[in-house]
Amino acid sequence: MRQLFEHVMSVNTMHDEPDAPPITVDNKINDDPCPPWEFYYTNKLFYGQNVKRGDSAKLKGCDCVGGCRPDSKTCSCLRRQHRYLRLHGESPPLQFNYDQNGRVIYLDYPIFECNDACGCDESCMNRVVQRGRQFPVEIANTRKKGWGVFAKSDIPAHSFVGVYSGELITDREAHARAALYDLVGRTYLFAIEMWYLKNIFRRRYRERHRPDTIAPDDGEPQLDDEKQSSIFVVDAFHVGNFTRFLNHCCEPNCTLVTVHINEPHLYKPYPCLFTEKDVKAGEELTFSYCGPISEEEVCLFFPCSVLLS
Ligand SMILES: C[S@@+](CC[C@H](N)C(=O)[O-])C[C@H]1O[C@@H](n2cnc3c(N)ncnc32)[C@H](O)[C@@H]1O
Repeated sequence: MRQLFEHVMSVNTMHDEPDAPPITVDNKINDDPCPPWEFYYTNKLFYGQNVKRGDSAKLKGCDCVGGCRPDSKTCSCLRRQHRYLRLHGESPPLQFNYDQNGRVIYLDYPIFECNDACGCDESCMNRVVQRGRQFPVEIANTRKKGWGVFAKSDIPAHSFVGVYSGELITDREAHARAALYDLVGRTYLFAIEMWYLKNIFRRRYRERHRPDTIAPDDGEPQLDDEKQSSIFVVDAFHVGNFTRFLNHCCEPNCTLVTVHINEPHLYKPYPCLFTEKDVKAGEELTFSYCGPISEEEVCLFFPCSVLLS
């Protein structure tokens, strides 16, 4: 059963990450051979009821040849990424949100990768998530938190770990499902928070009220105005991958970053897990279910300090 589970994980992802190292399963706690087989294993986002894929004709790409360069004067993907990095409040240099080794530069800013509409090839430095997982991980049972995910090799800080895949559902649907999951005592629901979109709405508001003073938007992916307030949630209960087993910690070693690739609709990025710090082989991979927690705050989610390990 365990080997079958490992095999299914590998077969269901072999097209989108052919070079990914295998994911293993281990259980030193009890006799269960593998986690409950209650979900379809995939790295993709499945669109739920009332959630439509964005219009692919609106996908904007660059005209670069070969790989995009951070010193390019013409790469439109570089300019788009830079627009969002400027929200940082400082003046970051013109750059992608990845360095030459494929590590994220700003973990708290969205990533706009090159996509299917771009002229650049697969070697482009701005294609990291779409190349797939590079580090081996293990799904293992823990004494007090159910199943969890452990690094099988050292993983450098700011590295891509995996896509938080699942069903993309509406906020309303998520509320209905949350009530059911509370009964089971386990939840795999995560709201995609995109604070940076608020700036776009603020600008649109100003455009409407002072149209002469604002420069026209140069090729920004479009949002439907009536959908401005909708929030999407990823539910990994029935559909997902190994990332659904990452447990919560208020001093986590991973964090979620929104990554825009082939979906032109700004509200539907891939939530992706990246390491926040260097991780040693054998360490449990965790992230904060409630976002960053300051030192003065107390984690209300789980008493992590008591329940760790
Ligand atoms: C996204 S799942 C994580 C995988 C889960 N452990 C499993 O076995 O499927 C979230 C659930 O894991 C458990 N969990 C996650 N972090 C925990 C923690 N720090 N302490 C106790 N339980 C935790 C809770 O039951 C929570 O609803």
